[in-house]
Amino acid sequence: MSEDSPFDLIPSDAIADGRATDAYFERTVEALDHAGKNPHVVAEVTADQFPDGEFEVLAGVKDAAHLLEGLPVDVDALPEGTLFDGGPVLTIEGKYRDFARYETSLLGFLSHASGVATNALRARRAAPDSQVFSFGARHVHPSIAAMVERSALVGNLDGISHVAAGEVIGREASGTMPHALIICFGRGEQEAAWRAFDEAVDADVPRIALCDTYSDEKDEVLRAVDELGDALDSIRLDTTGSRRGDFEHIVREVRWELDAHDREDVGIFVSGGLGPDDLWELRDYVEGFGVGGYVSNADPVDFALDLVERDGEPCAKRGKLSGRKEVYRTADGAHSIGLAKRSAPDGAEALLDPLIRDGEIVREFDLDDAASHALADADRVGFE
Ligand SMILES: O=P(O)(O)OC[C@H]1C[C@H](OP(=O)(O)OP(=O)(O)O)[C@H](O)[C@@H]1O
Ligand SMILES: [Zn+2]
Repeated sequence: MSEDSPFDLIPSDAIADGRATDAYFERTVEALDHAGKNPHVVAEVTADQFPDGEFEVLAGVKDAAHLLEGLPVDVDALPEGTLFDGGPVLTIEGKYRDFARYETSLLGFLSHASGVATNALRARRAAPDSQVFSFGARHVHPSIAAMVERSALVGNLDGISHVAAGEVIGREASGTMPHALIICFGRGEQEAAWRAFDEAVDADVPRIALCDTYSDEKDEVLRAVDELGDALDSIRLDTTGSRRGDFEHIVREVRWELDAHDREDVGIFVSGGLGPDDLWELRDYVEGFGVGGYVSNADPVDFALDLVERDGEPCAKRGKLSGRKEVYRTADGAHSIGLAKRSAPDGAEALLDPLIRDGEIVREFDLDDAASHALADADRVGFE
């Protein structure tokens, strides 16, 4: 527990000053210092050595830039939102001891955010015309909620649920209503709960009634229609796994009943254990999805930081590729890598751009730009 927080959290200043590091980097700096060594190196952050057609989305670049800001290094990186499938996503050049201890946080910032953004884009691409919201903050440590929500937006989700994360990243959090609200009124009192929500909550918050707490979804939906009338915007089905059965049939039946009761205007939101396959299956019948764990619990991308040049000489360890590299998008939209000192393939676009020059950040970070970049790349490579 740090001196000013009741929670076991790494304070920001520990990240900024390099204490948020693995101990062996401190030993390394001590040993190099003792030996009077501080070679000028090129280090690359890479997940796959060779492009493999398995694309992931790069996120976390803004935090990575602020981590390395002020160090006597030059850094290049792919733009945030770029889809990559091999080669470096970020390259650092400078004296090794000047940035050695930052490796742990640098990889942590990029790995976790990129994993979340990648699954968010998979969910996006599974229901391109639907509303898809990030509902998964409850699954993760609260200290990373802003990273999760920002990365979900880089992956093109439409909204987030975490209020404090929204304040950090400058986005309004939204949501519907939890089962707890209904349960506080009790069995048979769903109408009173929906009415209290409608009477109490700000008029510009959509009236989305949760209709699966105590009885059959169709029954509760028709009761919400009767209770809220024109005030009802949508209903949410979050049917618990033990009752879910043929969820597509339930959703289609509810859609049918709403239309049969002349309420084509009432949308259906669904949530609960949803992944891309579910979004594919349900997207023609629902207005939107709340996706939680599939996005928030995404596996981090397995990035590593490797020294590839020492004092101008190629030097990678076994299994890694020596020499400073460039990542290219070739004319056919594929990706290729080459030694930076060689000329680019004909018609290819070099993707690594300056991020830091002599310790100063030389790039703006715009969340919407990153999201549109990811979507354009996804179209280009046929990402699913
Ligand atoms: O992580 P996922 O499985 O995709 O679920 C995300 C949804 C489902 C969950 O339902 P409940 O656990 O019933 O929570 P609540 O009653 O608060 O809606 C809650 O609504 C989350 O927002
Ligand atoms: Zn619930």
